Amino acid sequence: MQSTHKLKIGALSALVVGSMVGGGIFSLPQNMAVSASAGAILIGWGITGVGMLALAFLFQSLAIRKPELDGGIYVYAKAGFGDYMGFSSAWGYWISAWLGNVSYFVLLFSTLGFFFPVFGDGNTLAAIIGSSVLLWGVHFLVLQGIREAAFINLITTIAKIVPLILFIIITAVAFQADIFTQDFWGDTSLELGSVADQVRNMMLVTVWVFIGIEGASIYSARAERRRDVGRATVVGFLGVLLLLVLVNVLSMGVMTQAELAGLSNPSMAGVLERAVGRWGVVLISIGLIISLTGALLSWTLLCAEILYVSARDHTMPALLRKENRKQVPANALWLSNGLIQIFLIITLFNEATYLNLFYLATAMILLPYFWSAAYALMLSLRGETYEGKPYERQRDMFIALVATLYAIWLIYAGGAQYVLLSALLYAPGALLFAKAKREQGVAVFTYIEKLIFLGVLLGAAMAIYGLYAGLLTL
Ligand SMILES: NC(=[NH2+])NCCC[C@H](N)C(=O)O
Repeated sequence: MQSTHKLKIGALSALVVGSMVGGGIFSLPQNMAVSASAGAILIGWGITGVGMLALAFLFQSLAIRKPELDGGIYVYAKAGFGDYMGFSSAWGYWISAWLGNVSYFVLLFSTLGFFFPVFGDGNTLAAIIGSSVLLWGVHFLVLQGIREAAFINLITTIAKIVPLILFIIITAVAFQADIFTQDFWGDTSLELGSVADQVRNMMLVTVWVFIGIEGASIYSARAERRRDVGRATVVGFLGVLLLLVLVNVLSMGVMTQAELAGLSNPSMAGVLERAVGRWGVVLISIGLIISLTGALLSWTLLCAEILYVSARDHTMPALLRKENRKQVPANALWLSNGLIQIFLIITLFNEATYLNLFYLATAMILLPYFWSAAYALMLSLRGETYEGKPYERQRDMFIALVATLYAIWLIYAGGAQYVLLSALLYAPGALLFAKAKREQGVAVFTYIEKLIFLGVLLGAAMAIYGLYAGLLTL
């Protein structure tokens, strides 16, 4: 985005919304209903609202306080906690980004499955072939130098919001209070467990739909007036929260928890079909296809960008900063899309679903979020960038504390399975880290980093054993 055109608050807020709304919201009714009842869902959104708002403010305040650290969120981990944490943060964020794209492909073909049954839930042989063709199509377009234009972003944002608003209006009319309150705490359902368990189990879904929040602050540079940045963040954040909660809650007044849990994705389509018939499926499918096309392109660009930027500051090995004649970081793009291809094939053999895939993508982003929050907390404790403004320092400290606690809670809520699987995905990064260090001719790990790495290896070994013994699944 190299345009110098300055943006007003409306356009800025739309960009903030656009950076968060991708595919997640379209499947929300089913994704939430599989783990939680209406009551637990309301509690869960309460926690999410507070925690995510803290994260939104945190990224914004970091962007203002540390404008020199503008390479993406890994820079915070690196500045605060050393090279290996910085590397891991970039690595985890990058894996999350491309795994998210794997889940997008599955969701896209699952949508086409409504019309062409060969695609099933997006993980059939036909769907994986279709996904692969699309993947390499996008790959070669990007290699040719395709970029995103801010105004296209704006148009797709509007195009995807319209079906969401229509959905909200229609389901608000169709809403039946007795469906919503029936089994409010889920105590007649044996699978759901206690209310606390239900809240815990739905947490990764709520994070997934907010991913992108860390990128909203990059629009600061384009604001006509600086104070609009903060306002746009809040307006955009509240807009997204409102959309998510309404879509989720209103669905629970149209179908029961058990019915919702049994829908195929994108489940908004099934809910709308119940309310208005077949054209509901068509409407949601069109909205989703527009939304996913935009999101796929921007996350593909971002995958390459993450590696490229971190290779430029020697966090990643030098080969990842190589550009082609169109100034596209080609190696970074090949590596990202190559891994997406491998995971598409794993998806086929594992019969992994959209839900499994985005759970893993979400688990991988928790550490980068945590390190950013911990870094902000450290800054405000040190107090270095708050000359003469104790009020700002206290405010930031409070925000950072809430965000740090929230990140810890999310790692706990994700559960041991995802901690181990993440360790398995984090461990091989050490090879690239070691290469980057050797290119600079310095020692790979410090003493503490060595201990941390051993811990990661241990987790990875447990994950391999768990997968082998069938105790863990993707
Ligand atoms: N490809 C990705 N990594 N996407 C992550 C963004 C997820 C986004 N919040 C959504 O709901 O779709």
